[in-house]
Amino acid sequence: MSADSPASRDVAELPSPEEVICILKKQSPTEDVYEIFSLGQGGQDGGKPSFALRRLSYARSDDGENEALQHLVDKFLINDLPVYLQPGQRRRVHVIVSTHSGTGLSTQFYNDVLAPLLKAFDLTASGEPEQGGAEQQSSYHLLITQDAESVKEFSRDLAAPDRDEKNIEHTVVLLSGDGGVIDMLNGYAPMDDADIDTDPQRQPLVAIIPLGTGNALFSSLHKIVTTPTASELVQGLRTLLHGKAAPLPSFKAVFPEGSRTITYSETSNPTSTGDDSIKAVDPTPGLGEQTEYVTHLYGVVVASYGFHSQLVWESDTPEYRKHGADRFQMVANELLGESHAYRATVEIGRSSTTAGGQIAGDETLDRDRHSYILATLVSNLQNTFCISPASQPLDGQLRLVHFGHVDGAKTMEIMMAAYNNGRHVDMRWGGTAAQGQDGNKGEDGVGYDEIDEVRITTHEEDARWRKVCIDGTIVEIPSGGRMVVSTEARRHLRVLVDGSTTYKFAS
Ligand SMILES: Nc1ncnc2c1ncn2[C@@H]1O[C@H](COP(=O)(O)OP(=O)(O)OP(=O)(O)O)[C@@H](O)[C@H]1O
Repeated sequence: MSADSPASRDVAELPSPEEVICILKKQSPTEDVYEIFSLGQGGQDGGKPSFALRRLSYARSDDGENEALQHLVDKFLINDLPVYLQPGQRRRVHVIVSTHSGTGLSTQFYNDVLAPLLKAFDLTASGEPEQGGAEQQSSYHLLITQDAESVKEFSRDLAAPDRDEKNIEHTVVLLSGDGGVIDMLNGYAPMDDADIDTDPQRQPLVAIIPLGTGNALFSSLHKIVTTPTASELVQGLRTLLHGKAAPLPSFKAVFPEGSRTITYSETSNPTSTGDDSIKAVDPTPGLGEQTEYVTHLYGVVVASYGFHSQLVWESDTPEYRKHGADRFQMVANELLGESHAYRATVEIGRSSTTAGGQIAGDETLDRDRHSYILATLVSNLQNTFCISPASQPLDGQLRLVHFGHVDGAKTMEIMMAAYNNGRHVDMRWGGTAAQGQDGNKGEDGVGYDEIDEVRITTHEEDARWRKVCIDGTIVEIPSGGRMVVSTEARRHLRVLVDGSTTYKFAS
């Protein structure tokens, strides 16, 4: 980080607006001095990623001609840290560095950017959650994840506070992808469900610094932010320092008896863990498959069965993991080549007539072989991959994107259209070109429905084709078993969204 001394500067030296995080006005007896914080990012052309927090001071010329500076000041001036980042007797601030998110850049980003940025506001890390002493009032609790349970355990603790901690508000800055938010939700929601009196103001406020792979929630929440353009990380820091809290919509997926999560992680003990419900099998040395019985999960992004869940699962298996970033393309090619027809019954539930005019009631999809079934609360699974173009940030409306069995080329065409601003939802096809193995020759297309609930019953015998995906977590459901995914009326967490954007559903 560079810290130049306050001095009048040529406007040409101002950082590009895309890189500006925030501007602080400094006390000076003679002139207005502005401190501009910006983010420099290197390695975007394939080199090693690097980040630099830049901190430069500028004086406004007396004749007020410095238009470029004034433009930045108008957009990015903040007076102080927002209230939700001020620790005190009634508020704790936590920063969670999720070390396995994305390509593992969270620690570097914390050290090079976030910690110095917060320090510029006199906010520093304490070793432990503060107890409210005067000396500790400007420190935050830093958690560096040690394993896949770290965030969930932290969140469970927040949901079950000691009596005298009950009225404390918590702000949680998450350096992670969607996984961090989902771990927070799945740690918090079960306890929250049991406590019907929870004051929404007491529900944790999550601020996302998008350091995952997909960052679907962050992308979708910031899709409507118009000015000025910025990288996701700059936008994350802008929202952190100039954001507003909004209730985060979620869904609940309930699984049939015998369903198990499937995860892979390094294990030194490939035999039974001793817990009846947890087994560990080790297909490759050092990387084991763990399965754990599961009854339900909460999600904020996606619940899927078919091509999407298969791709998420198979690209995470030890067999493909060893191929690094190439593994997604490899698995996609393999799956498109196989073009498996997923045998399932899909029922849709709507408790009221939707805004889009779809009639209330239940409906069973008129096909028993599928390529793609995906329910989502967000518009984008990645910055450029728009799976649900009608979804508005925070609208809480579950939407189902689905199509019957088609060949790999058609699946590819549909996926490519999603990269074109979500055009896939208008795709129709008919006759022999669309003919699937089920012999359906009528006009077909991508289904796109507003729903309250979807019930998916798999009829597959082979366990390979019985994997569903809930926000990246893979669950194997038994043959004939039914997964039920429904929107939740209750909100469990609050999320920070851009402070200068109007969110239609942010009340
Ligand atoms: N030290 C660790 N050891 C093992 N697992 C970890 C560790 N730290 C974090 N994790 C787990 O890694 C996962 C990271 O998921 P996250 O979503 O943040 O990243 P991602 O999958 O790359 O991004 P996205 O979900 O946005 O595509 C989380 O589920 C988290 O629990």
